[in-house]
Amino acid sequence: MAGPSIALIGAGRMGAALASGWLAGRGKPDIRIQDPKPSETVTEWAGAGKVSLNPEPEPVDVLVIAVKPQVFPKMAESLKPWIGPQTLVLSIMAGTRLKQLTERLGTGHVIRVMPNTPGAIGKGVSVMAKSDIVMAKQLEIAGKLLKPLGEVIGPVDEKHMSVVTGLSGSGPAYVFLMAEAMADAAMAEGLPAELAEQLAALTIEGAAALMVQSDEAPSALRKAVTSPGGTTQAALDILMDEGGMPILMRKAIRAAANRDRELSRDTD
Ligand SMILES: NC(=O)C1=CN([C@@H]2O[C@H](COP(=O)(O)OP(=O)(O)OC[C@H]3O[C@@H](n4cnc5c(N)ncnc54)[C@H](OP(=O)(O)O)[C@@H]3O)[C@@H](O)[C@H]2O)C=CC1
Ligand SMILES: O=C(O)[C@@H]1CCC=N1
Repeated sequence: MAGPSIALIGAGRMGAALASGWLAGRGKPDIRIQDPKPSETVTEWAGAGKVSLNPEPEPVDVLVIAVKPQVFPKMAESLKPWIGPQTLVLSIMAGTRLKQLTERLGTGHVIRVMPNTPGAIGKGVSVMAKSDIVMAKQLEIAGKLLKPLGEVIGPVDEKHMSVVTGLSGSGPAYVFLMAEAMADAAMAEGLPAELAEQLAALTIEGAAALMVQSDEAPSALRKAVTSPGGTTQAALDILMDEGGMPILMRKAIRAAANRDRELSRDTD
């Protein structure tokens, strides 16, 4: 059976990650991409006949919206020709609520998704929230389209999506910052740059893999590294001090979630 016809609006970092997952699957998916300034990769896909680039809009099975939330209100009207009575709309935009999608696009068949960039290598997590009238079959289609990016979670209540965005959507950036900060600190202590960067990245990779494979909670794994009176304890006394990492993370995730809520208000 042929797969669904898909129109992808915006093939930037996340949109292109989605499309490359669909292209890596079996069969020849029907993918139409709308992007005014397509990247080299997207242009190559089009040249090789893998996708059709900037075709005339017509109703498709699934419309995937992957533009910036600030762009959406200005272009929403122009997306209507892609939408028929049965079209499922999948939005990955931060801070754009199901109600706003429904009102601007004139359909209730909408699912909001928060993916993350590790999806580009199949190691991401996508969290879905859906409007009431989305059918089980449509949820299944959405799940299949998101599967190449990694784990798919939900549907969850939409009220959780701002915090989800602050945690898993933006979260990879926090981890990359930690790698940068660890390497910079080691360099400041005299380690050569290349060795510092290599050790920071491998340590984060190893710790993440151990956490995923282990049955133990992150706090137990942390304690297993921490010998009483040892080196880790000396570092954690600083990281977990008042105003240290836990409180900073609390403030950071609150700021990200609040920004998501603010974006919702801006796009009203
Ligand atoms: N990056 C991330 O980690 C995550 C992003 N998201 C969400 O994904 C969405 C896209 O983010 P991201 O991929 O990072 O951003 P990008 O800027 O990389 O991608 C957006 C793409 O949309 C294109 N575009 C702009 N205007 C139009 C238009 N009128 N029609 C079609 N395409 C258009 C842009 O082109 P141009 O560059 O020429 O403007 C660009 O290629 C956002 O809503 C974001 O909230 C969600 C989860 C994680
Ligand atoms: O920074 C952003 O707004 C987007 C949403 C989550 C990750 N990137």
